[in-house]
Amino acid sequence: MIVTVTPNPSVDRALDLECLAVGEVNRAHATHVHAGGKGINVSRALVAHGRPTRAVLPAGGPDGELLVRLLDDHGVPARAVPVAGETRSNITLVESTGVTTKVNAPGPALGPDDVAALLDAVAAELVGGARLVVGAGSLPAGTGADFFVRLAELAGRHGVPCALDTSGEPLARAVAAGGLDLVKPNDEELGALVGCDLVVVGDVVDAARRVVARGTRRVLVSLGVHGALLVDATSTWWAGGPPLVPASTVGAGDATLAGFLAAEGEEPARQLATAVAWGRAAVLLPGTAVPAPADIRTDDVRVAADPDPDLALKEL
Ligand SMILES: Nc1ncnc2c1ncn2[C@@H]1O[C@H](COP(=O)(O)OP(=O)(O)OP(=O)(O)O)[C@@H](O)[C@H]1O
Ligand SMILES: O=P(O)(O)OC[C@@]1(O)O[C@H](CO)[C@@H](O)[C@@H]1O
Repeated sequence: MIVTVTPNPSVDRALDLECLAVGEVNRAHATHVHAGGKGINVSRALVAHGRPTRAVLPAGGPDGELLVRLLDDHGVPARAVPVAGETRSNITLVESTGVTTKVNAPGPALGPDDVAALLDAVAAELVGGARLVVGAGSLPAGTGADFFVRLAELAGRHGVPCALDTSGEPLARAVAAGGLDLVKPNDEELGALVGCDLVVVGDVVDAARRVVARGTRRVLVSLGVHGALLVDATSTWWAGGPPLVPASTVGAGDATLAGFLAAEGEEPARQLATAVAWGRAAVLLPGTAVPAPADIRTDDVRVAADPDPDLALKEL
């Protein structure tokens, strides 16, 4: 069972429109409402593939109630920790070209008791025999930038590996503390972490190896339209496929991570190919919809071991 932890979940509201005119009244032709937040999306994608998972999250206010209802509709087993603040809504505007504009709300501040209750809820799930904990997304005010360090330590005390998909200071703190099984930044987030522009494959590999050197076993770097790289202490793999015109890119990285975790145990090239196939399937779905088995195509995913370090990412 995979336990996901989403400290700042959201109700994701996506509006599809022809072409966004900034500063004008725009009319959407479709709306989509999904339970959102990165860990929740990982759990939703796993559930869609019949994989055991539980989502741990704080929830408060009317959107918190809606979020819990949506998770129930999606069939996602969840442990929602009641908090006083109001769960946020995040807004996505998708143009017919696939260009996506996203506005994420800050989310409710959590008090020290909320944070303690959230970690207690995770601990209760770990006792039940989890095989992995995934901490994902941004941290709301009040959690402290070391929240994911505490999560990884908690997982470690229970002998459970920990994977992270976060960015900025929370990612930097967790990587510095080490002891992680996996991190899944995109190339921009990895570049910000190491303070370098990542232009060629070798830049990504060097940056990922700096993360590995601090005590993380594997780095899965998503590259948007250019696929993904998997880097461990000794080897590198790339997987990708032809560019797609997205229905919505929101949650594609989460589907990628979910696919990677679902394929755990397979050899790394196949595991990466599965991850990329799930991510590609997600971009063809509206809003924050997650792919089901019928959406996944592996025939157009190519995999390469030890890709040329001098190759520009934009040429992958
Ligand atoms: N336009 C596209 N065409 C083909 N594949 C795409 C496209 N955009 C994304 N993907 C696939 O989705 C995966 C994840 O995308 P991306 O790197 O943008 O994730 P992310 O930045 O973590 O996204 P999010 O935070 O919204 O989940 C990529 O590795 C790639 O396989
Ligand atoms: O504000 P954060 O926590 O960084 O990201 C939240 C979010 O953008 O991530 C998911 C897509 O990955 C969405 O479901 C959600 O709205």
